[in-house]
Amino acid sequence: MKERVNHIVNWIKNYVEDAGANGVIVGVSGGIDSALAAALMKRAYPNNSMGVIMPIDKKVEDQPDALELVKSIDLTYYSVELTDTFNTQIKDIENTIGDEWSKETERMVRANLMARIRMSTLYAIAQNFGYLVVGTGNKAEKYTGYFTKFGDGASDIEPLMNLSKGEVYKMSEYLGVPDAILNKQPSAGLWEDQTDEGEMGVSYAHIDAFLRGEDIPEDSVKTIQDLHNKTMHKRQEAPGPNQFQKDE
Ligand SMILES: Nc1ncnc2c1ncn2[C@@H]1O[C@H](COP(=O)(O)OP(=O)(O)OC[C@H]2O[C@@H]([n+]3cccc(C(=O)O)c3)[C@H](O)[C@@H]2O)[C@@H](O)[C@H]1O
Ligand SMILES: Nc1ncnc2c1ncn2[C@@H]1O[C@H](COP(=O)(O)OP(=O)(O)OP(=O)(O)O)[C@@H](O)[C@H]1O
Ligand SMILES: [Mg+2]
Repeated sequence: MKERVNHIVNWIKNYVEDAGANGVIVGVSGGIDSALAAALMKRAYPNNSMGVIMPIDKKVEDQPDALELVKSIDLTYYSVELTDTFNTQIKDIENTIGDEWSKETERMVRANLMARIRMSTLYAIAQNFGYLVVGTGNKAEKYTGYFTKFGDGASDIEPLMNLSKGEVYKMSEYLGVPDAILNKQPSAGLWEDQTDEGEMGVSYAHIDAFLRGEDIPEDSVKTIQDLHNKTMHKRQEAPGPNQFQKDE
């Protein structure tokens, strides 16, 4: 495990140095992915790494796991409560759309806006310090497209991209991430009672096994492949028409 940790830590150091950046920053939610990203960043940049806790619809004190994490690894952090920002923006949008505001898509529209407001906040703070934004996507999330395009999916570097969810847990445990974080269900926290596995309709254990090439039940294979195919656009650059050729 020590070597695997060093591999990622050294990669972060080399990349950030080559980019000419001053350090690294991450959004800290109190979940396992950002906990691991933060712990690795802290090892790479003990004095030039930073966490940002960005509650929406709650207060910073209501994110005890995020606070415990930054304190446990002695990570410099800011808290930015984005509830007012979010409420203002969603109200402006709703008022603009008026009667055509769709109740059907409302929950997902709100969820994705939360992720994108956090992203733009993180980029603003990052630029102030000359830091790069660290994404927290793991291999299972990447494959299934379980992230908001240009929200939590937007980043400068993705140190966890080749780790399965199981590996994220093992490495987090090795690095001493607090038990409260190790023991809770993964959740995007975008609405009440949301869990990753509940929403995706498949377990991380099955996604990890599938990505290792192991046999898993047929219905899980189908769910994973459907999620992957539906989200292909999130893993590609936005397409456009070819350069116009007069002879064509
Ligand atoms: N074929 C295509 N080619 C190009 N673009 C395409 C497209 N189909 C949709 N799109 C665009 O993509 C948009 C849909 O993608 P997106 O905006 O990402 O939204 P969507 O995939 O609908 O929702 C995001 C999912 O990620 C989950 N999530 C979000 C944030 C954090 C976490 C977490 O684990 O913490 C999880 C969230 O719960 C939800 O299930 C469409 O509105 C459209 O703009
Ligand atoms: N309240 C928040 N404050 C700061 N960053 C957040 C907040 N909510 C989400 N994020 C950012 O969005 C990322 C994506 O969330 P996601 O739920 O996939 O990861 P996680 O919460 O770290 O781990 P998991 O939920 O799987 O245990 C987080 O890792 C974090 O960087
Ligand atoms: Mg989470």
